[in-house]
Amino acid sequence: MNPLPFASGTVAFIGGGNMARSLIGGLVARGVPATSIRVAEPMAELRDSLARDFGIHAFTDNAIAAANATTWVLAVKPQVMRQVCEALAPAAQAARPLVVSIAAGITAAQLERWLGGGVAVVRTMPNTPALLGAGVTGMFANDRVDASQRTQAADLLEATGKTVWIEDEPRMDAVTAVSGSGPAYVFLLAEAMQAAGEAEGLSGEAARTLVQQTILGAARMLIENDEMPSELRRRVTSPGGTTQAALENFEAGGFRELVARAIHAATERGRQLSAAND
Ligand SMILES: NC(=O)C1=CN([C@@H]2O[C@H](COP(=O)(O)OP(=O)(O)OC[C@H]3O[C@@H](n4cnc5c(N)ncnc54)[C@H](OP(=O)(O)O)[C@@H]3O)[C@@H](O)[C@H]2O)C=CC1
Ligand SMILES: O=C(O)[C@@H]1CCC=N1
Repeated sequence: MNPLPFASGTVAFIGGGNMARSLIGGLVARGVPATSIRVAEPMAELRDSLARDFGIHAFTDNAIAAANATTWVLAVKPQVMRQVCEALAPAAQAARPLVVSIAAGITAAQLERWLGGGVAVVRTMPNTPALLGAGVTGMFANDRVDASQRTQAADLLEATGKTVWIEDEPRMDAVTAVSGSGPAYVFLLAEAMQAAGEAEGLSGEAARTLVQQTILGAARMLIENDEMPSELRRRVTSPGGTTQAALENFEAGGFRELVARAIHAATERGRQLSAAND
């Protein structure tokens, strides 16, 4: 990873909800000075907790938070993005910041248009493990983004985990479906495994610890071994044993097709968000 990003700049988060909190927490934990991070957030409770937890400046007014910031991180919901951008357009035209969006679905061309045109936009898709420095972010740059701004954007997101550049923007909806939403799929699996363990007689506490450590251990094996997931799975599966009994049920229940269908639905939803909020 690169050293501290934006040593001489300021990052303004517009919207201080769940994903902004994860990114801000990741940046502060990585050593980015709190004085170089600002946030604009309408809800007082969220503003106060962001200021208290991370020592950053929190504002009610988007334009005030954005003033003189080198980078704007647009972290509002897709449904309000147009209104937020149009209100910031005069400031964007005057200051020409690097604009980083984390919104699902909303395209770089939409953002550029709503901000008045001619703006450098990096459309990204991070995920909430950013809070722990364990995030992954897909990134797409419009043709206004120069090489140093590409580095600037990558530095920002690399402070919270890995980054993957996507050159073909429509594929950003697939990134959203796989890794943006992905932590929720793992949490659903954790919920289901814990409930099933309890149904088999384990205490809640025991089931929780067993599930947590199993997912952590499996994730580490996926990352730290060179083997494909299928090979790692094979090594757990003794012929005629317990894993085989479980996996036969997953396959019979159409597990792979279900995952493919779910990820396709999320990808399509990303496309709809673009059209629905234009
Ligand atoms: N959550 C996730 O895991 C991920 C989310 N994203 C993207 O991040 C963005 C935010 O999502 P998420 O954090 O989940 O949503 P949240 O609702 O938690 O955060 C959005 C925040 O923006 C605030 N807000 C609303 N209107 C304005 C405005 N006009 N100006 C400034 N702030 C405003 C909201 O306040 P209020 O609640 O009062 O409306 C809210 O606190 C979305 O575009 C989403 O697609 C991307 C990757 C992962
Ligand atoms: O659910 C959503 O729309 C956002 C984008 C990816 C994760 N959360």
